Amino acid sequence: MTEKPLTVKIPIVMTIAGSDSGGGAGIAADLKTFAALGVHGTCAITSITAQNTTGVLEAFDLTPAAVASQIEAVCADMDVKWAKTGMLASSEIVREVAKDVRKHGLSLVIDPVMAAEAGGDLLRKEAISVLIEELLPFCKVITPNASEAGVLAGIEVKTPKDAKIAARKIAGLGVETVIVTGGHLDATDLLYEAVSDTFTRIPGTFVKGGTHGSGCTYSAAMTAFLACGKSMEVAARESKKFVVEAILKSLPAGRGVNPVNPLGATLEKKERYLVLRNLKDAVLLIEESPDFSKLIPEVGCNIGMAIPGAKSYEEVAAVEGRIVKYRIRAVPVGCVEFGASKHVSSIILSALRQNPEIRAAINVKYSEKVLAACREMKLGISSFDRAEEPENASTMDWGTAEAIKKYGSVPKVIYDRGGTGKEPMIRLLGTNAIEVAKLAVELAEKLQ
Ligand SMILES: Nc1ncnc2c1ncn2[C@@H]1O[C@H](COP(=O)(O)OP(=O)(O)OP(=O)(O)O)[C@@H](O)[C@H]1O
Ligand SMILES: Cc1ncc(COP(=O)(O)O)c(N)n1
Repeated sequence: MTEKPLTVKIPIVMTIAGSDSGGGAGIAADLKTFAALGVHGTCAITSITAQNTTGVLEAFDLTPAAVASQIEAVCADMDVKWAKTGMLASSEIVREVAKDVRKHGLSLVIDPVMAAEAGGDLLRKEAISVLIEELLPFCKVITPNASEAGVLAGIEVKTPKDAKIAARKIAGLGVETVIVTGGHLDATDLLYEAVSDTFTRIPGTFVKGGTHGSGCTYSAAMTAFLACGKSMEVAARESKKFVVEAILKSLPAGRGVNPVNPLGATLEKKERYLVLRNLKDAVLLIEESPDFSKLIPEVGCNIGMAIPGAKSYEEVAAVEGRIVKYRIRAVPVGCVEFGASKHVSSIILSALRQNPEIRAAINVKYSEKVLAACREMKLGISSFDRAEEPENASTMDWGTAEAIKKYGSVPKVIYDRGGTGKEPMIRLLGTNAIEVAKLAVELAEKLQ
């Protein structure tokens, strides 16, 4: 019997929504979210909006036939099981989408987008009743925000208690699951499941960051998690977690409401991996050097590297327990890990604030001979004097900034001659750990 080759299937999902030329909401947010969550995203565009972070300037709706053609092209070829809707623009498009969803047997998440956060209608008023009558009964879950829930339920939604009443009313329109999102209430989402008549609070607190596209990102995440087989409650909890990270990772993009960044957390994980790999190779260079142990100070040595834009010591990796001298060799005590050294991370964070490209540092033994070797290698050198340190300052933070100020930019070498009970020290700085490790090994060889 011939064995079938093993293939890993990726869930295929679809967004039926508008395009936002500013790249923050609509299909841009949806496709980024799908990519971040490891599903294959396809799309059918309903309307092309001329939009930025300050609002919608114009919208050019596609014909229902153009929307239908996109859905047909994808579904005729690919096994799409879950889809979401965002901006549907007009009654005609709502009607067409309802027909296509039934034709292709799609399990549907509806984000009943009505207006842009920064201003601008995205669904004509007369289309609301068509949405309620013709599309709602065919969806698995709907994710209105407070004001959308209010419109659908015909009541004002200003409190979590109103959200409960609205959720039951919306379920009464023929929807199995209603999630009233709390971005404009108390940052807590309310999940209502009609079959069991149960409410589940998905708690949250307000975080700071851009929220343009948060509703699109949330409903796209729901679609992806459900397509991956998660239960409604797990999908709601995971989607909330995902959207909060996307808000926290948002970056300034325009003058209005900044867009969420659904790929921010994924990119940070990638950067963390690259830093650990670079640092591991750097430590290997040090371990393999026959001369490096001569540069290890009494307190031990450490080498660290930060992810781009690091702000805290948890974003800087270093060697757990430092690198020590054992007989004639340099030996790392533990593994490379984030948050392993407050000392070396203070140096790096202080340098990085002056020049974001400088992300690595190593501390080595001070001696006139080592300093002379640095001069011979024509490295830029600066220093600080511990006696001048202001009270309550963190030495490494202050000392590094002081040496940089004196030099006019970040030098390759920063030293201090120590103080009472404080060993003098030399630090080498650079763009990455391998670069500073190579510099340190070369310096050690020069001492021969
Ligand atoms: N500042 C915030 N802090 C924490 N969570 C938030 C914040 N803003 C929105 N959320 C979360 O984002 C998701 C989308 O909620 P929201 O109620 O803002 O939808 P929306 O109004 O449709 O979004 P949009 O801003 O795209 O119109 C929900 O999970 C909500 O709890
Ligand atoms: C094309 C499109 N779809 C959806 C939204 C809603 O997102 P937000 O309320 O965050 O502006 C939008 N602004 N544009």
